[in-house]
Amino acid sequence: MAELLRRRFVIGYALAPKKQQSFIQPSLVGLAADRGIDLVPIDPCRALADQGPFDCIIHKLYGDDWKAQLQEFAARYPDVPVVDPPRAIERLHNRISMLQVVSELEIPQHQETFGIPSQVVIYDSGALSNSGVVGALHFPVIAKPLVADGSAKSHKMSLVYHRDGLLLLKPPLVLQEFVNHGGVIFKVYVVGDYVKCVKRKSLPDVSEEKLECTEGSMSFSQVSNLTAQDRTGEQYYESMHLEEAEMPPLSFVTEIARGLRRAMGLHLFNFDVIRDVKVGNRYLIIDINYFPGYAKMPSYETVLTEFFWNIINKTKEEDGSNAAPNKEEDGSNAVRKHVDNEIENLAGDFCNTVGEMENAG
Ligand SMILES: Nc1ncnc2c1ncn2[C@@H]1O[C@H](COP(=O)(O)OP(=O)(O)OP(=O)(O)O)[C@@H](O)[C@H]1O
Ligand SMILES: O=P(O)(O)O[C@H]1[C@H](O)[C@@H](O)[C@H](OP(=O)(O)O)[C@@H](OP(=O)(O)O)[C@H]1O
Ligand SMILES: [Mg+2]
Ligand SMILES: [Mg+2]
Repeated sequence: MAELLRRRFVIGYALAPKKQQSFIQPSLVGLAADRGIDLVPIDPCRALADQGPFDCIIHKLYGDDWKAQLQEFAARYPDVPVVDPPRAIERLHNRISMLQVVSELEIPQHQETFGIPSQVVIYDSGALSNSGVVGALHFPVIAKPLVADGSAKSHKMSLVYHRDGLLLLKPPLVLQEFVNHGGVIFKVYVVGDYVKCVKRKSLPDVSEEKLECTEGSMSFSQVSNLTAQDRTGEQYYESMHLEEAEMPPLSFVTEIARGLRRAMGLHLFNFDVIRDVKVGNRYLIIDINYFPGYAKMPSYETVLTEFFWNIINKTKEEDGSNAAPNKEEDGSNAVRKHVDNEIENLAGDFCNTVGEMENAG
């Protein structure tokens, strides 16, 4: 035990500069260091397998080069856990496969129910004027880029009031029915087994009167990330009392979070939930994000440090031993094998799903 307490561990992180700036705060680095965990940046321009040694890797980078780097690293260091596996993260880069997993969850629904809004995927402009494709949608709808790859473009959305407002849109995109939800969104942060739900401001409801007298569409981007300053002059937000909005039951969001975590094989994500004003106990999941802005979560330093500690020391829990892990056969081996098995199962389902979607489109 004494040896375990003395040993230092290294978590390598590979993050885009903006994410690095927001996530790697001195408060996190300091707290992790106090627990014997050093957070060390990975240089994405150098071969990953030549860097380290690492006890665990966390990452949020996109592209085939990075995937190849991780593959090479995993081949050379099969015992070092990579949080999370790129194949599992990829499902969140497409707004259809992202939400498909919600529909597959088998969670008993009692007082509160959940689902996703009605939506269709549009691959070409012709489909925008095709009644067979968009005819069943209720307006307004939100047009979202199909790809969610972290680019500014992938967050550019339009609230479209009527069918003719669709014609200028640029596919590929998802048209998702807009659901009135009282202007409040719930963001549920997941860090391994830890779940935290917070409230944020969202788009205001659209009344029948407004719908009748409004033409075209309205563009917006990352509404829930806007600061108070960005919003000055918007009466809606000034008159809205976010603090008064009732939270969804914690047991309910926790169950969904656990279900999603298991089904996706991911440890680090958040999801956005809205409550349908028409059916007060109906919740809709509209977005799932990999490695979100954890620094916005209360006490993120403690939560993340605990998570790192658990990942590194998983062996003790899994084999019941108290032995200090060593480089050759440490806890990460078991974690990695467990995660890999989960992901193998998922990967098959995911490939089938994407194949079906592409055929359908
Ligand atoms: N179906 C919907 N009904 C009502 N409002 C919605 C719906 N979908 C999205 N919104 C609103 O639009 C915002 C952006 O949508 P979404 O979360 O899908 O985009 P995003 O760019 O992926 O967001 P994030 O910054 O969380 O990644 C939501 O926070 C919410 O305010
Ligand atoms: O950079 P991309 O891949 O687009 O991901 C974003 C997510 O889509 C957002 O959900 C994150 O903000 P929230 O943590 O407020 O959801 C946002 O967090 P950030 O404020 O740290 O940038 C990003 O993680
Ligand atoms: Mg969102
Ligand atoms: Mg998102």
